[in-house]
Amino acid sequence: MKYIVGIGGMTNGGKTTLTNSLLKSLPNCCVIHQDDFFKPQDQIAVGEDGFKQWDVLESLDMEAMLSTVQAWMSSPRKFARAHGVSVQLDASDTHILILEGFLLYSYKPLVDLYSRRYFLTVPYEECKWRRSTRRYMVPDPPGLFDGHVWPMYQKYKREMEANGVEVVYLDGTKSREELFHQVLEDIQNSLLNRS
Ligand SMILES: Nc1ncnc2c1ncn2[C@@H]1O[C@H](COP(=O)(O)OP(=O)(O)O)[C@@H](O)[C@H]1O
Ligand SMILES: O=C(O)c1ccc[n+]([C@@H]2O[C@H](COP(=O)([O-])O)[C@@H](O)[C@H]2O)c1
Ligand SMILES: [Mg+2]
Repeated sequence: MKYIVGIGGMTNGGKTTLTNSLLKSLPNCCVIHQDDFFKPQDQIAVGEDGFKQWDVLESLDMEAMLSTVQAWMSSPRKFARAHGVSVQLDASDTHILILEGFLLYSYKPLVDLYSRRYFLTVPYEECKWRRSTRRYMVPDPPGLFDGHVWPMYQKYKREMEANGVEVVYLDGTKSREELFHQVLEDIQNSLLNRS
């Protein structure tokens, strides 16, 4: 069985942290990070607001991300081997792929491929604070969070909801351990119901 999990939601919601914990505990589990598909800086548009528009879908090479997902779908075993993931040979033959990123559910060709879509959120103040402590490859210029990051987050979330995309919301203010156990248990139950 092939099972694709989305760990999506807002920037600094805790997606990468949760994904790294899940990877260690799920068998035959590969990961694709959306952040790896940002286009080069010189291809990022500058908005009327003067900010480089990093937080829009067009800043990501989603076609390349989709191709990577398709490579996993056509042969999870080969994909795992190529990415250094050890494959267990058991009767159930379950293969799991985690997609992790902040705009997972806004790209039409991907949206129906998920078996389960999680969406991490934290309140505005917490998100802004966590973001201020982060250092990205391209550092945030002053005012980026309120001028670009937060409004784009709200816009894409509104669109996702208007399109009726079903997600499981996760409270990112819970402890790392609680989130990990909640999601691990939920995935395991969902896998049992399918087998
Ligand atoms: N459950 C949590 N509670 C408190 N802080 C967290 C939690 N999960 C992650 N963090 C912290 O929040 C920041 C963003 O986490 P990260 O996993 O990189 O988020 P994302 O990938 O969603 O941007 C990091 O400093 C991380 O240590
Ligand atoms: O990774 C990069 O090259 C990069 C360059 C510029 C900006 N980012 C930021 O990365 C954010 C998404 O990653 P994350 O882990 O915060 O969800 C997004 O809000 C972007 O503003 C990321
Ligand atoms: Mg991250």
